[in-house]
Amino acid sequence: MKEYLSSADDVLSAQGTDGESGLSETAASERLAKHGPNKLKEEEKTPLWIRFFQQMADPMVIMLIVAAIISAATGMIKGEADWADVIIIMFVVVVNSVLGVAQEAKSEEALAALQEMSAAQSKVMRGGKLVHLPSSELVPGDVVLLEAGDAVPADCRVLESASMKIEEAALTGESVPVEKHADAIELAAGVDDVPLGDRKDMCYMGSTVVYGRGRAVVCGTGMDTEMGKIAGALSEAKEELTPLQVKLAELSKILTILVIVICIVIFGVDIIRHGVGNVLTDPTALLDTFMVAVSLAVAAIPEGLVAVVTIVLSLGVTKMAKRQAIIRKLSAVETLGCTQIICSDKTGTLTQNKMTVVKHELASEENHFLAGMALCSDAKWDAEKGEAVGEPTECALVNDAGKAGMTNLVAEHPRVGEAPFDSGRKMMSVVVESLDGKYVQFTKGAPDVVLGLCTKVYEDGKVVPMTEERREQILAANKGMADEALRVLALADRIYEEVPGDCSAAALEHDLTFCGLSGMIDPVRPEVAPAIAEAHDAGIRVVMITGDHIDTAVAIAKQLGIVTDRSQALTGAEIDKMSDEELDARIADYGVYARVQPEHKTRIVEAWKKKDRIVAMTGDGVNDAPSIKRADIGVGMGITGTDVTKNVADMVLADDNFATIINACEEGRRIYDNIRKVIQFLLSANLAEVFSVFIATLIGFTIFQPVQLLWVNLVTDCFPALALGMEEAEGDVMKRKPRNAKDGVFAGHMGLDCIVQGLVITALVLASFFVGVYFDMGYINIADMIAGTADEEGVMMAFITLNMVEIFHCFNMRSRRASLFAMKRQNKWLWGASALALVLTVIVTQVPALVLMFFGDVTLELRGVLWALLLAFLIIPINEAYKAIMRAVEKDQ
Ligand SMILES: Nc1ncnc2c1ncn2[C@@H]1O[C@H](COP(=O)(O)OP(=O)(O)OP(=O)(O)O)[C@@H](O)[C@H]1O
Repeated sequence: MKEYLSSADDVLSAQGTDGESGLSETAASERLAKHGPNKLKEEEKTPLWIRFFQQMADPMVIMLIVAAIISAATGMIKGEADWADVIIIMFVVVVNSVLGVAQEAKSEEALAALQEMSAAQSKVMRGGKLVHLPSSELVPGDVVLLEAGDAVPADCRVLESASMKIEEAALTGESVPVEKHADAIELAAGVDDVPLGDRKDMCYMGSTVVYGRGRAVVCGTGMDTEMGKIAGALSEAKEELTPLQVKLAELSKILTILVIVICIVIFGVDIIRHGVGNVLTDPTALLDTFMVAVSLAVAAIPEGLVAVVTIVLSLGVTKMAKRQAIIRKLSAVETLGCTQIICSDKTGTLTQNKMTVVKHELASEENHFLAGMALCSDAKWDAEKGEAVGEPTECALVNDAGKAGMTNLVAEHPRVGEAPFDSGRKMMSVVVESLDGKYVQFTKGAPDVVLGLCTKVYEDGKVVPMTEERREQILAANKGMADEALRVLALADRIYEEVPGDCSAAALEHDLTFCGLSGMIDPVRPEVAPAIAEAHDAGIRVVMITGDHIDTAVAIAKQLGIVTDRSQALTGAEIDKMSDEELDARIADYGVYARVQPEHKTRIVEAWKKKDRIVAMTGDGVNDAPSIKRADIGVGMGITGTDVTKNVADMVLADDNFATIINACEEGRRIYDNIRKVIQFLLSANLAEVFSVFIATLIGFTIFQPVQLLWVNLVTDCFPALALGMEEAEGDVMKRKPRNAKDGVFAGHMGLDCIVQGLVITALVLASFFVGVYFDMGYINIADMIAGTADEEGVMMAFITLNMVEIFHCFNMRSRRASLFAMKRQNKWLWGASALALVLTVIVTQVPALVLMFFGDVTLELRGVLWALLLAFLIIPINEAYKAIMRAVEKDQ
């Protein structure tokens, strides 16, 4: 059936549904079972086993496998196959892959859960009731309500349209919105179809309502939609790497090259040591060096870095979601940590959006005024609940009339025409039947705007011409209410003998008669004032942007500590008078923007961005999308926000609450700090491993066997690194200025920290080695060490020291500068990870079979163990001293 060629009634009966009450719940669930969810098909996921092998495609892993094979093969040739290395290397490779797949799955899962949270909802009639459902649960036959800002959830036939305009660029390429109507399309003679863009009685999945409202019946869902036909399969939403991840991937590459060069040098030195001739006749002599070189490469390269950072990011994102901030783009987590300016809407974000009318300023009779306000609203009286449902401003008005006993207004005065609300006009109009057979138009909106259209005013029940004096009086009353932080709306009317032919805003909204003002209170959210104070401490500036009147806005901004004086506020009209240059020069002077339109928001963002500030901007309305896109952090509203804004936002507030933005900034700072701690921890350890092996090789002895290095990297490094990523925020996290977005990862002397700490660890490890040699031999003789006769105890002690240094050092890294002993709270994950690392280290150095596998035939005396521990422990006092020096140095900078 071509629904667009049939009448609405025919489509409804073909779909077996009712245009008013929609489908029953049972019919809907039967249809859902039959048609499946209203979703486009996703690309098939790569099977787990392929992903597992994909992990092995890393060049370093391949080198390891080759090394294991060569080791096994040469061992067999020599007839003394030593399977320990092979088994351990293969074990490492498999564990690496399993961890890799698990990490990938974990972060995908976190992102999928977030998408689910910000998934689109639809307003659907089910069994005569209006319900909000995830759009994926829509079925053919469902009757949906559409309004400005909604994404069209499925292919639908329009049943009713109040100036509903839809933007269909995704399907037709045409970006000018198309006005829709309910009348069937008439085919011109000789034509048997119309193109999609001309089907004005249809709306299609993938397009958005930009104006007005309407009702429509779903005809096609999921892959049966036009979108489904074009899209075929929706490619999996692949998350792009964040700037930090990109930088780290580059860093890993540079380090890989460096390490490979070092390996080649080590290899070269060893060839010279053995003598080129000897090597040519017996290549197996080089086997040990080959293994050290390869494993050093694998062990010293922080391959885990990117993965750990991804896990820390995705855990952070999950934690943010628990605090009501749903991240839609991973890169937002990083940017949140540098946010300097937050531009926030007032209504609903800073305030509770729970409006109650508390004052009237009447011109007409009270009954007429209350009824007019309620009739000129889309909120509906819910008799069961005994209160209105719908948009809060309008609910306040319907409740106001309800309190006066007027609860059946809509039935008594059916609506015959309307010009819907839009925040550009700041008003809306309806035409309803009046009891005397005439028709009344009610226009309600911002008092300054509505009053401008009034030529008459009620006085003692009569209509008299509007005078300048009366106008001044009304404006004064308006200001009085606004100064009390009330939101004020005006009502005006106009009488018709018959239904007006043209119900456009232009035709209706002039020559009106003023009826009165309603002042409603919208209390500020209690948690906002403390959040703003916290933002100020954290060097973040808060700016209020609102469509409301300047006096209301300033009164509320003063309560919240955003501004102290009216001179810090600007209106949209004043912005219009300013050139871009003027606005740029004075942008920092203002904390409140009132009576603004969405375009002004874009200008405000631009002006701040020109000052190189990182700006977050909230938005909910249809026209807010451009400013949200333009901001560094676009913030959408989960409850009141339109689909259009949510879809372009980097972050969505599940509770619409300003305080949530500040929490998210704090989380962003914490996560970035932790990532830097993880990076420093891993890099200093890797540097120490490279330095130790390099120095040992240059002198001519072997300090670590390949499996020992792999052990340290896999066991002692990984778990504490992850636990560090879960560290709580440091006490000063919201007391310092935002991080400069241009700072690199190594800003704040982190490169120096890595090198110094790497060298200290190297010194401790080498010292432990020499103590071991001394205990073994009673003297230290390099020649004996080179000959390999005096190193077994040394190797074991160096190994214990390296492991234990890592365990101690992860505690150092809880803060890059604050003393470990000044930390108030403990990180239970870190204790767990350290305990695990400790137990595993004890096992591998104490269980005889493992000792034989890892170190050969060696027993370490107790004094050796104690010395190794003591040397390892020194990392704490040395690092404390280093932190103290750096604190003093950085204080002077
Ligand atoms: N439903 C409505 N009917 C008529 N006028 C309205 C309605 N809602 C708002 N207005 C008027 O239009 C103005 C602009 O509304 P808009 O929705 O753009 O912003 P806002 O709700 O005041 O504030 P914010 O930008 O902080 O969300 C309001 O100040 C009010 O005077």
